[in-house]
Amino acid sequence: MINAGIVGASGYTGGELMRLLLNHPNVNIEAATSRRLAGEAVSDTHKHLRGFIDLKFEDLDPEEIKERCDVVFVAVPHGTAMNIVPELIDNDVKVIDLSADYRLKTDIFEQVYGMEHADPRDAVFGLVELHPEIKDQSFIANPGCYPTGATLSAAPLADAGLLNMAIFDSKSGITGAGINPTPASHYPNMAENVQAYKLTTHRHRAEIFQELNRLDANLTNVSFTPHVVPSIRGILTTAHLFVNDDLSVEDVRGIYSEFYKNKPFVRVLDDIPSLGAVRGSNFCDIGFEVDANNGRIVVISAIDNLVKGASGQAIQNMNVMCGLDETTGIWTPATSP
Ligand SMILES: NC(=O)C1=CN([C@@H]2O[C@H](COP(=O)(O)OP(=O)(O)OC[C@H]3O[C@@H](n4cnc5c(N)ncnc54)[C@H](OP(=O)(O)O)[C@@H]3O)[C@@H](O)[C@H]2O)C=CC1
Ligand SMILES: CC(=O)N[C@@H](CCC(=O)OP(=O)(O)O)C(=O)O
Repeated sequence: MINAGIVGASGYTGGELMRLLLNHPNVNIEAATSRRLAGEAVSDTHKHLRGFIDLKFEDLDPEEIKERCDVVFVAVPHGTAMNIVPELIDNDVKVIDLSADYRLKTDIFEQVYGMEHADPRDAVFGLVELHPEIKDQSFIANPGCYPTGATLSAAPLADAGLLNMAIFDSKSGITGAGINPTPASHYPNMAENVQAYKLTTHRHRAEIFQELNRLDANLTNVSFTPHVVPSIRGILTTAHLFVNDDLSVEDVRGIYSEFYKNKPFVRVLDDIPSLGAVRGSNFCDIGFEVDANNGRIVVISAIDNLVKGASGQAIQNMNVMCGLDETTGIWTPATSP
């Protein structure tokens, strides 16, 4: 059995990690940390886990976590993970950081996040579909939620060297903003409303750019605009992908199907993806149309931000790092459309 620990287990991704890990045949949830809720039952906060988990939150120091755990998921805000991760890194422990702290090269991180990095070190970007080298790693930077959907929507065309310009427009459910309420997440501001934000400056643009540019070094024109919609979970991305060549529907389908062959969590569809069809699951659904007159392919991707965008993807990474089939414990359908 793999003994797993979750740092920051009182938050949304921590709760989702536990929901999913409870179904994992090779994992025992050994520790769930919280500073605020130490001593309280996990299921008093994560009420969806009632009857399934008999664990109390603990306020553990890294040494105690390392002694008890084989794998540690770090699910705390960016800017704080970098003070926790270094003390967890150890030959006998695998660490998966869900925050943004290790996803970008350090100099880019410092520019984008406007802070000095307390622990400059390289990490492999944990998008399993693009990074086969994950299997030999003991430390992984789990991707951002928006970058997961956006990058997967465009990667096959970038890899084929066909992409000239990419414009991503994404709509996220409100759990993407974490468990602490803000004016933006206040119900009257959120319900029956759609809000665009950080139109040209969102920090996830750098992550999307990094990953697509790694596939095609000539690709420089990448834009991203996020929106928050009155949904609890999910990220729907509309990718406007401008290509150099005339591509038919069959060409595009061939490129995507070939690229995602043997990638069980990416489903290339004949129709248009929707959030309802991936909710609660680790799938990324992709559909497209060719706008031949404008040299544009419109690709839609749909993920659940808490699953493929965070906790499910973290478990997918753990599976690969531990030599398990990547689908172990997370091969479940969505809740319903
Ligand atoms: N929500 C999402 O859709 C996604 C989130 N992420 C990233 O994953 C990480 C976790 O996200 P999420 O679960 O939504 O966040 P939440 O805000 O819901 O929860 C984070 C938890 O971290 C703990 N925490 C906060 N500050 C510190 C600190 N300084 N030291 C130790 N623990 C701390 C808190 O627990 P307590 O106060 O009880 O100790 C809190 O409950 C973040 O970096 C987030 O950006 C990534 C992809 C998607
Ligand atoms: C809706 C919403 O507010 N989303 C968050 C991003 C979600 C997130 O978790 O960011 P990381 O993946 O980098 O950790 C935002 O725009 O800042």
